[in-house]
Amino acid sequence: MSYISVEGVSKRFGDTQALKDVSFEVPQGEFVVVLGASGSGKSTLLRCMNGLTKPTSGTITINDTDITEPHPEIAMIFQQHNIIGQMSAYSNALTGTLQRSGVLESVLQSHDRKEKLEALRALETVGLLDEAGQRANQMSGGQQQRVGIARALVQKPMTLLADEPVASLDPGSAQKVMTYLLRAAENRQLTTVVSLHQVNLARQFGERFIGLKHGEVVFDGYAEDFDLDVIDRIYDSPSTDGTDLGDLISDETEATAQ
Ligand SMILES: Nc1ncnc2c1ncn2[C@@H]1O[C@H](COP(=O)(O)OP(=O)(O)OP(=O)(O)O)[C@@H](O)[C@H]1O
Repeated sequence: MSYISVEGVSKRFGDTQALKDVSFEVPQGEFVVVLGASGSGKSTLLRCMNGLTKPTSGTITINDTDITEPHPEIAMIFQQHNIIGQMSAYSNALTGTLQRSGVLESVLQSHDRKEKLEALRALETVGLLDEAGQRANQMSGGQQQRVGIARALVQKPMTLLADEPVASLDPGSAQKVMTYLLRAAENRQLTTVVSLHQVNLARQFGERFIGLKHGEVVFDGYAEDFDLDVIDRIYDSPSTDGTDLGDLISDETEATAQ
């Protein structure tokens, strides 16, 4: 059985059909990029996979568990990294234990040695060991997102979901964050689903691609089939979603020049 199984998932918000009969399976350890224009349903899909949003119909199973609420073995990285600016990178990373050891212990900061080492190891994975003591609000956006990744790793998840983790970063920082994210996923053999709207980053870092358009899967395949026709299929409605294919390709040129 596949590690992640999404079966016939639909989600309606009032009159808006955010997801339409979405089905796919992900084997353990795969790094999947969900790609789509703004409003195509990426966030809704990831939130359903994390148990934050309940599908209108369909089921999601991760490692044989039906996902109906947030689960400690599934870590989520958000576009807005939601880290605490007044706290150090290290303290922020340690709050990842909250998912496993409970709110009280995390607030009282009564972390054991193992958890502290885990937080340092996670910061090392994202290249921030030297900045462990630095206050988060003194770090760049990219560094803060890497702290967010470290916090997710401290949760010791089996599955990592990242919802547009680099959407608010400049191309150089985005590349760096994606590099660390991929490295973390590979080192820890995490099954990872990342949503992105940047084609260049998807092509550079993705192993498998799921293209969403108006809530429907319009492509599911691997790098060898992820060509310009597919990109056009995913993004061919610039008038409705405001995304222009030309912009996407120029993004790519800009980012590759970094
Ligand atoms: N809580 C909500 N209430 C009402 N409509 C929603 C809600 N969440 C999402 N939607 C709608 O569902 C559709 C899909 O939204 P979603 O945020 O999943 O897309 P997205 O691909 O992640 O877009 P973006 O990249 O802009 O975040 C959109 O039309 C959006 O307006």
